[in-house]
Amino acid sequence: MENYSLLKVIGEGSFGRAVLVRCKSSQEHYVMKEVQLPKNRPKLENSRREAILLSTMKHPHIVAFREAFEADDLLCIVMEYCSRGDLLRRIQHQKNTQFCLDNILKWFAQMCVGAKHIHDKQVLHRDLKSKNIFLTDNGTIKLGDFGSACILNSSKAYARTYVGTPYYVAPEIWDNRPYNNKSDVWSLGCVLYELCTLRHPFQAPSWKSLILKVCRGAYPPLPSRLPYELHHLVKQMFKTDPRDRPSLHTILTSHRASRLLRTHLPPQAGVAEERPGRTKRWNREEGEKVLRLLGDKSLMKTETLQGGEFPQSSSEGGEPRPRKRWPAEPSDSIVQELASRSPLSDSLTSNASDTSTQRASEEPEHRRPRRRWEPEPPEKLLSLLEKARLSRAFSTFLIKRGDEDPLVGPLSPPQGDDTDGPEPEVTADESRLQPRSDDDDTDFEEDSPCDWMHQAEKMFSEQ
Ligand SMILES: Nc1ncnc2c1ncn2[C@@H]1O[C@H](COP(=O)(O)OP(=O)(O)OP(=O)(O)O)[C@@H](O)[C@H]1O
Repeated sequence: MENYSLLKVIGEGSFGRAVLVRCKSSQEHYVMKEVQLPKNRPKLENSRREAILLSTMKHPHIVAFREAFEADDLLCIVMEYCSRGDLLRRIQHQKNTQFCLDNILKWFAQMCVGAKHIHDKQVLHRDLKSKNIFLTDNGTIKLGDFGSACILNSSKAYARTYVGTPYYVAPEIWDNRPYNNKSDVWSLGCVLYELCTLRHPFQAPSWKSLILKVCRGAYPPLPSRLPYELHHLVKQMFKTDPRDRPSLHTILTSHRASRLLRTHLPPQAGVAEERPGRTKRWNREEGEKVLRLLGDKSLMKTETLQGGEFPQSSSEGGEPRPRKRWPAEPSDSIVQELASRSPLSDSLTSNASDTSTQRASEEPEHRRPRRRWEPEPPEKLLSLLEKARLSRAFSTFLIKRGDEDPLVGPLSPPQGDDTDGPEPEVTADESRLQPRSDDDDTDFEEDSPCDWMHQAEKMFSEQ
């Protein structure tokens, strides 16, 4: 703490305050987030682990972590200061002037690359919204506040994060299904929509109709001046079944909008066009890991072959050369070894081995009983919401419920300005009635989903 001078408090989030500080030695500005440390030991340990996880997320489009330390009962996380503030403020600043297409594409492409980096590490952001996306001095996008819900590790805060900013919550969450990588995609779809229209995609006068709109994937169409690819992308990102939503990898490499997005990324962003037919490639590191594993286990038998069998191999000096051959039967050890571990997950998650709340299980996919999503309909939640006095339960800086009742979010239209348009204008997700596509692209989901339905019930009963 003594290494920094406190300049000013820049905001107060649900987890604590954010302070602009100056490093005494370098004179650089940083943001220091102060989070109240939980009293109980396991939660405390978890908070520390999450801080370590944050430190591993180094990427040009993720707010850089500088250091974390504990002072009194606070966990202080020092991070890069994004001087142009958050994207929500930037959107609000536009008033009614739409962003130009280049800006929309550039910013959205950058946030996808940042979020993909997190997903590549098998970590979910879980709270993507324009308020958590920042702009630097030179107009670069940075994803921030990642993991904050887990740092606090308070189930009440979890519920508040999801419920308190419901504009970005994917339908599966309202439907009591696990959070997965496509839930982050949904939230990014909301941010993209906001960039395109300066409005929330799902806006309603009551909680019930808001949730229904989300669960139906019903949103007012984008302005017709925007290219077809963007319309298509938004439609796909708002597919109500997460399995039908494209992953960030797909969005950046093989979606109809990919080309458009890639032209707005610098070549060093490392997003290459996908070659058709080769969607699930191992990268070099993964391949080497498998080879090492196979080598370590001496899975191949070495035997000497007769010279005539492989004439080309014996040409250097005439001596038969030992060649490695697979045994006729697959070796027991390879079968056991491959069955007992997932070579891929090791390399992907080694940096954050303790982050059980955010990471997919290391069990190999084929052995892990895939959790079946409960077919529980959102009715349970809806009746809960109907009974609850929601205005107080959900009072956060984002959700203000005025005296006259309508839900007012930061990008809600002024009262009387029903920019949502009449019902027929609303695009609903018709494809939910069609046969589903396969869910190869839904790579992972949270291990221990927060039972936030239970949390919501508890919150209401505490009112
Ligand atoms: N790295 C940063 N650079 C610049 N401003 C930041 C940075 N991180 C946070 N802020 C600003 O600090 C304020 C508080 O942020 P914080 O993340 O603590 O809470 P929040 O996002 O407002 O709320 P919540 O965390 O409950 O969603 C916000 O106005 C945010 O824009």
